[in-house]
Amino acid sequence: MLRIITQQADVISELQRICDRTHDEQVLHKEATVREVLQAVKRQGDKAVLHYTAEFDHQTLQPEELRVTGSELDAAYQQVSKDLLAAIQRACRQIEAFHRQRVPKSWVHFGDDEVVLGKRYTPVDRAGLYVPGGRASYPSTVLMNAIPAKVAGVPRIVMVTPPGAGKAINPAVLVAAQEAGVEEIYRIGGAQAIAALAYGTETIPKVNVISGPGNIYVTLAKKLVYGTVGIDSLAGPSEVLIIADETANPAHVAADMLAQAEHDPMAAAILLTTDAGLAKKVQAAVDRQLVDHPRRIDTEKAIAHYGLIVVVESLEAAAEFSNEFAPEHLELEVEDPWTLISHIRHAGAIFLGNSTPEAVGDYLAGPNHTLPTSGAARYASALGVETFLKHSSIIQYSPTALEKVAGAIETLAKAEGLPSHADSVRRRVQEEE
Ligand SMILES: NC(=O)C1=CN([C@@H]2O[C@H](COP(=O)(O)OP(=O)(O)OC[C@H]3O[C@@H](n4cnc5c(N)ncnc54)[C@H](O)[C@@H]3O)[C@@H](O)[C@H]2O)C=CC1
Ligand SMILES: N[C@@H](Cc1c[nH]c[nH+]1)C(=O)O
Ligand SMILES: [Zn+2]
Repeated sequence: MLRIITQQADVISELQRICDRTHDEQVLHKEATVREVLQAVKRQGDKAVLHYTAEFDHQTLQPEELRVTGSELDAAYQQVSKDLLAAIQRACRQIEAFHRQRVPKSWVHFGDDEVVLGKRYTPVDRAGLYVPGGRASYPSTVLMNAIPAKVAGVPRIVMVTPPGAGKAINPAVLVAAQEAGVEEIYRIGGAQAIAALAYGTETIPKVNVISGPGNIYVTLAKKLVYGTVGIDSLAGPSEVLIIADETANPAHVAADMLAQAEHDPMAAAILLTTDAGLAKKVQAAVDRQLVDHPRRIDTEKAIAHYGLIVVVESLEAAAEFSNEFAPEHLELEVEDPWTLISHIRHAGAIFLGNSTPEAVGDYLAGPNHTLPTSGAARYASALGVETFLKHSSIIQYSPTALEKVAGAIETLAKAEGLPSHADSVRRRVQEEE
């Protein structure tokens, strides 16, 4: 049963325990497995990828089966309904429209002082998109990853996703990929897929950036390969924190908590409310809604371990607790969410008001659903076009401009004990004289 706590002294330690669930001692043995997988794929390439796919995904593949073929891609369109295709296309349009806004632009400033400064944005050469597929299938995540990479202008985009029963990939995932313009797809998942993208194998190309959410194995693997490649953020397992007052509907709040818990036994769902009556009603509604839940066992596990209701003294206190937790998703189910938002400092995505369930953002509002979890929202943000871009600084000095700063540079270089730095400037200034 979903726990309710009212003792304010316990709140911080409980929130911390849930927030730290992906880096506590229980996760250490998973990290050992992930390290082993990364090392094996680095050394043995495809052979290790196939070995772990058999072990963890229970699918025996030949190397030539790793890549999804053109005929499978074509056939996928025959296997999805018209309604599903239309929904994918609608989501595609809305996500693309959102991500095309405020794409960082290169700029150059020609100063009156004969100094030119600027920033030049360029995409990475190759991006690797991870689309989860263990407990659920995620066509929406295909769009959330592929569209920003396309908008950024990445020339080669590679997608990986775990094989399902009979080695098949959900046709909706394959259709979503094609609608977003991605056709190089490999049927691998978990830490072995992240390793293949980070180090490259005989079949799978090494990429520069890996994006996309995943379970604890995927997230630990992304953390460990960071540096060899870039990553978007540590995105998973999922979480929601809801701040609600007496105007919230208990059945809606309960449904939103379960909508997050059903992703993973390690997902987190937290309610902070000023209304003790609402707390009790939400607790009962969660129980009721779990009765016929098709994913009951895993969802119950998440609720039992990482579900929590806290009765708080004020909405401001709730906002402070939320800032401590830095949730991936924050729902403000209160009468005046625009006042409350001014107290919020850390959250991956914020959903305002009682008619904005998180599912709107999961599928098609436009903003990205790949978001930082486990406190990473304190320093990281949603996946975006920027994930696939980097910028080079642009600097040009005229001889006159260089002369004006030569003395200061020489002084700084001497202070750092780096004479060649000083010399490289002095020679130019002297040559000009
Ligand atoms: N933060 C975010 O933006 C989002 C997060 N998510 C999260 O993505 C995750 C998806 O998880 P899954 O459905 O599990 O799919 P997944 O694709 O992330 O993980 C499945 C893979 O895990 C590996 N695996 C499973 N058991 C293993 C074991 N015992 N040892 C080693 N490897 C093992 C397998 O290779 C399998 O391919 C959920 O945690 C969900 O909450 C989903 C969407 C967005
Ligand atoms: N709620 C997921 C995204 C999602 C995809 N499909 C359904 N939900 C997250 O953590 O962002
Ligand atoms: Zn979701």
